[in-house]
Amino acid sequence: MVRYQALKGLYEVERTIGCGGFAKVNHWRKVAIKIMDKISLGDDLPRVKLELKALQTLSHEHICKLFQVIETDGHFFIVMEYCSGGELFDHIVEKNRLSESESRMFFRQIVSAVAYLHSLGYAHRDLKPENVLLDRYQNLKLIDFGLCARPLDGMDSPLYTSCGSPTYAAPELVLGNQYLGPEVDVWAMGVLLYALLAGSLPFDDVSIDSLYKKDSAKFKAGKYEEPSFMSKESLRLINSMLQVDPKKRITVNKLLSHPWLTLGILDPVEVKMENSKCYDADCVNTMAKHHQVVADTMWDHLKKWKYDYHTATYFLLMGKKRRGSTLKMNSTAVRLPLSDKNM
Ligand SMILES: Cn1cc(Br)cc1C(=O)Nc1[nH]nc2c1CN(C(=O)N[C@H](CN1CCCC1)c1ccccc1)C21CC1
Repeated sequence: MVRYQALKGLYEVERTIGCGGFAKVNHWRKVAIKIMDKISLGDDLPRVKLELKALQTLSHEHICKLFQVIETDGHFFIVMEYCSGGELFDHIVEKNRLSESESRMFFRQIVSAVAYLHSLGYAHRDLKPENVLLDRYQNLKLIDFGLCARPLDGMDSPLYTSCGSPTYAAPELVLGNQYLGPEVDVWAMGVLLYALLAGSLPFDDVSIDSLYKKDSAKFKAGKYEEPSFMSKESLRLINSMLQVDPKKRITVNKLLSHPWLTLGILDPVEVKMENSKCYDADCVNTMAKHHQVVADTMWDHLKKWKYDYHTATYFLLMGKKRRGSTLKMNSTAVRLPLSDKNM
């Protein structure tokens, strides 16, 4: 059932989850399509532009990849990497809580992604288990960069005004003080690590209006339960992240080689970017052959990084090659002309 003309012939929508759609790309891979209705976005429209700008810059194995953007009068269709493992949140709920080693494996991936973000001057500013998805290989992928900002650009924070429950939000943010994105991310990562290990939240249902009740005193003092089953080392790490004073909070760079994260044989967390915008002869040649053009013509189109269908195909082929599968575009694959007008 193709409900949208803009997707006709490119993607067929297989089923929808939440307000997004999931589709199967014609030639072989499943993608996720965020379908955003411009009318209902209202004044949140700038967030979409912000997210698209950020996603086109970011390239990391634990950040959900942008493949294609289709904009029509009424909608944005944002074609992204499909994570078939669902939300980390559901994974924790299902297992009640995770072991130290499983938590460590996941948390190292989050630290790697956030350290990469911060190294580019970005901050996510809405880190929570719902925004961390699992792919089919149990790798984590960060999503929802609609609130991320480059504090260096002097972006003020839409987070405090437009976000949902600030359960993961740092005190300086909830109290409306001056704040820096990276420090807010570290606090949220502390809440995330606590959720992984404890299976519960350190500060439950902190909401702006409940701020003046007794339990909020605990939040303002950064006081939370320390379950007996949690190791001293993990509690020390969480404590260094849930520091009320942002100046006293550990930085992501310190986290990379923190003893709890490198416990046992593990090396410090790697922050390497994944350079998907590089020239890959195998992928270019596969596409050139399919479109019956010479490789140079194919690459001339691709290197404009228009985030059109050809960009999506290239990134999907790069992913396929990275996983060691053979590159082929079967005959049913769409033969879109290379002219500039197509998406
Ligand atoms: C929950 N789930 C279960 C399975 Br199986 C797959 C999924 C799933 O969501 N997979 C998935 N892969 N890639 C994506 C998704 C969801 N997803 C999303 O971006 N999902 C968010 C909604 N999430 C709900 C809680 C926080 C954000 C979204 C935001 C606006 C419009 C549509 C969707 C992307 C595109 C990046």
